[in-house]
Amino acid sequence: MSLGLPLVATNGHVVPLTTRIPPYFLNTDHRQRCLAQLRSKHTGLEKYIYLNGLKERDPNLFYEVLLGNMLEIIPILYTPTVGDACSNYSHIWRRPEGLYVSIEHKGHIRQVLHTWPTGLASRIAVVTDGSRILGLGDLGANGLPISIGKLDLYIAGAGIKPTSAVPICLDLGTNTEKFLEDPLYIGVRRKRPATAEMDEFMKEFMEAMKETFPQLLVQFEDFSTDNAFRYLEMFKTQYRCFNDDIQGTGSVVLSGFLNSARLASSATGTPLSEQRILFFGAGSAGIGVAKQLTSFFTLQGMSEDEARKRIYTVDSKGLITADRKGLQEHKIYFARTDYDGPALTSLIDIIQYVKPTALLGLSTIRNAFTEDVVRLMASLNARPIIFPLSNPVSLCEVDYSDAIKWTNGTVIFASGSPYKAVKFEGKVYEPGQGNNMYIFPGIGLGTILSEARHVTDAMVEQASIALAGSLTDEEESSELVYPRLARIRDISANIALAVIRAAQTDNVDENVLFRNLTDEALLDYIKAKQWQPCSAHSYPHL
Ligand SMILES: O=C([O-])CC(=O)C(=O)O
Ligand SMILES: [Mg+2]
Repeated sequence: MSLGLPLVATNGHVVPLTTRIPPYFLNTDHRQRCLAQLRSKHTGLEKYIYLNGLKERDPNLFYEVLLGNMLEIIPILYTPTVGDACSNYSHIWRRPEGLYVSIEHKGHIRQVLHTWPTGLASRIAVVTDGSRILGLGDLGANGLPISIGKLDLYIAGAGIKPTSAVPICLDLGTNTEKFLEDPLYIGVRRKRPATAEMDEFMKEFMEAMKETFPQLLVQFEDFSTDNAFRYLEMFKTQYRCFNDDIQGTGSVVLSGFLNSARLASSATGTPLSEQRILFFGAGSAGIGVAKQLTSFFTLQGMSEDEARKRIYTVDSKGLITADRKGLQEHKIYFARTDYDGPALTSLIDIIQYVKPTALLGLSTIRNAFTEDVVRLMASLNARPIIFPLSNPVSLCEVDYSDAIKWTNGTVIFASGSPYKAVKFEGKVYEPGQGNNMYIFPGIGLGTILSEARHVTDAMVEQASIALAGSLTDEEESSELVYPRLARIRDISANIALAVIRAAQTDNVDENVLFRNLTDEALLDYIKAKQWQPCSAHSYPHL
């Protein structure tokens, strides 16, 4: 917004010749005013509504405030508060904030996409069908804020232009009765379609996306597990797309695991090849992470079979074994063939059998890592690796302060949602946040700049390795497993560089000009391309 006002200067101050702007408004600090307004709100949801209103009024100011206060604001726009925004979206709805494509648009999807105002300038779409928002289940058309929140991170964290970002919610119905009965519910009032109808819709949607936005990358977000895997398989070599919950989460957790394993092994000497990793939760994120880990292990020289043997998976029925009847497709690969005793159902019994070096939670079961579980992990390992990754915080498997207390501070910890530092027996401990927010902005930036036709497995893997290697000396000596969030722009640029190089190796890059640049020159180019918010654009006289 440009006021475009005539100005006079008095005593070094700028005063607009208008009665609608208070005389000294332009001489005050708008960022401080926004922060004060934000902090005056009492609930997370009120803060969320305030921030999204600010974004609408003045995007430059909004992103400046966000970039200067990431630790305070990201947990509002993103996990965990975005979960409340989704749960209540039909009730807090204020204005159009994204693109809805409805099951009722089937046969006309291209026309719907054409209504998006920034058309060909679009570079990145985050697409959800609302069927598994965080760990909150099927929220139907209320899922849009998750796409908006992810794109805020693309813009703030990777420097993608706001006009390149397209938040999309596919409105395909919901199986959650409560919404169907709510007179304010904003989605179509029907149950979700059967697989064949949904597949037809998704094929038309992806084809229409490619035609309408030829330069665009699609990030699939929070689809129910079976669909997440199916559409990734169906589309990953046909379109420029990836799945954040499978690949993004896989990549970010591999990265944190590598740094954790290094820390643990400096105490115990356990090499990577002897790690035993127990996954509590075998949905899209759990299996996505397990696959990323095993693929990395094979890169390190292990055979596929040896790599797979490092992994144990647990679902609601207990340790997943190959002899179990009716196993879902995505669980078969990691089902154990070397256990034939009675079914192991309690987590304590499973830990006693597996003796894991690392326990990863992707179950959405609050407090599943009880005191007994955590203490048992600590009795088995000098430095137990415990990652309760379920989102939002209300579904996290164990709180950070408990994990610190029950392990006497020995735990190496990363959660999906943010926790504050904890003081225990005089020492301050900082948690890691193993959230895909560290990785998808860089994967997206690298894919967009290299104009990669597809997102290959190597691109995702190299992103993870680049993130793991991005800790500063200070972060390493503070035993962090992820870098500090305030550095996300630099980290995203480094990840983007690794992603571009992997795209070149895999020969999927269409922008071949980068092939001739040194790493240093390419990194400079990436950083120069990052969009910078500047609220002076809103008030050009300052
Ligand atoms: O959004 C987040 O915080 C991480 C994520 O993808 C999920 O939990 O589905
Ligand atoms: Mg997600």
